[in-house]
Amino acid sequence: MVADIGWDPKVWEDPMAFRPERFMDSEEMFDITGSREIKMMPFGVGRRMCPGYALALLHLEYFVANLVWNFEWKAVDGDDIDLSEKQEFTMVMKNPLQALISPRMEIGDIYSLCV
Ligand code: HEM
Repeated sequence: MVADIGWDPKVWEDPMAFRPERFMDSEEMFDITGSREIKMMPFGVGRRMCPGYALALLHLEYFVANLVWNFEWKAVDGDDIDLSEKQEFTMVMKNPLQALISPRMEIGDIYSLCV
């Protein structure tokens, strides 16, 4: 049911398309807390909403930013993003996205940034 909220075509234009920029279009930041309206609720909403959501978002942004900063990412030729799902122990991608990843810097440079 929570996933259905995030896929509602009355709320989202072309909900199954991978368009992360849709979260950058609005003039104000996307409201993930559901205090103005509920368009998706990965952290729940209301009084029992996840109290760790700000920490989680900060951590995830830092994590993804470091992956982009340190590595060059390319899609495997002809591989399109397919959001179809398959039920296993958890829900997984039916056709997992494959990426070619190469370090932007020499491994020694990355190591010296870490210590
Ligand atoms: C991507 C990371 C995370 C996701 C997707 C997530 C998601 C959720 C969801 C859906 C709930 C249930 C909300 C509800 O019942 O309406 C929840 C509850 C909770 N989360 Fe998270 N969470 C994340 C990270 C964290 C972190 C980093 C912490 C602590 C540092 C945390 C602490 C809690 C606690 C204590 C509750 C229970 C709140 C209550 O029942 O009053 N979560 N979380």
